[in-house]
Amino acid sequence: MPGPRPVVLSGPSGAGKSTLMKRLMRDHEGIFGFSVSHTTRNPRPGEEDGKGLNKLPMLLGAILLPIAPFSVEVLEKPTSISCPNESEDYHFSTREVMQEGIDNGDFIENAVFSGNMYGTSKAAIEDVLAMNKICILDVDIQGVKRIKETDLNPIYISIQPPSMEILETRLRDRQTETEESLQKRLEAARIDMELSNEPGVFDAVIINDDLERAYEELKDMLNDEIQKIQEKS
Ligand SMILES: Nc1ncnc2c1ncn2[C@@H]1O[C@H](COP(=O)(O)OP(=O)(O)OP(=O)(O)O)[C@@H](O)[C@H]1O
Repeated sequence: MPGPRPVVLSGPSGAGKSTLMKRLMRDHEGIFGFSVSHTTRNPRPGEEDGKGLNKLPMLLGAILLPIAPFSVEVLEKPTSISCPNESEDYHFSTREVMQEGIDNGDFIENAVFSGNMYGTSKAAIEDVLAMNKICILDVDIQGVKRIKETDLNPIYISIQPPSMEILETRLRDRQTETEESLQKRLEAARIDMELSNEPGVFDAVIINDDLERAYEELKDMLNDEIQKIQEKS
């Protein structure tokens, strides 16, 4: 696959993925990109098909469900990869076309949200790589497994909280959750933490205890790819 290797960032909701990604993007302008998601929802006024590359990821966090089988109705859109904010532009598609792509295995993940389908296609990721940018994929553990079936060859990094107690405190302090969604996230986190420790799943498991140290570890993991891009441009 041409272009820089993508980076998979996984880990429980509240582990600090968005915080670390935002810093990475701030410190390395033009190096990282996000793929444009597909959706079957209608474009809003001013939205254009296929735009939205390289925006910051949204803060809402990963999908709640630890397992995201195809066409499951989720409470949030799959943020996985891009979903920068509500004004994000998408690849607008019809149900038929999107379903065909899903059936063909062209999507690394998809979900139904408020009756509309959302998904991330392999092609959208390849578009980012073709621009000589590192595509960041923020996916749950099921997304990791799906990506392993592709030839995307990313660097797999798991961001983990120091403990369940600290995770709960951070999620509460973030003030983005209802009690119900918080409990769902904690339940999903327990499963994620267990699966992430399976040998061979991740190239690195970074414990986000001290933010500075976690950020340095993350940068070290990505240094080679970052340098390759800087040399080319
Ligand atoms: N090392 C850290 N020490 C203390 N607080 C932190 C640390 N890292 C992140 N936080 C805080 O924890 C909260 C959760 O972090 P963040 O939103 O980045 O998690 P996330 O993994 O992106 O979650 P989600 O998957 O739900 O988007 C935020 O309020 C953030 O400011």
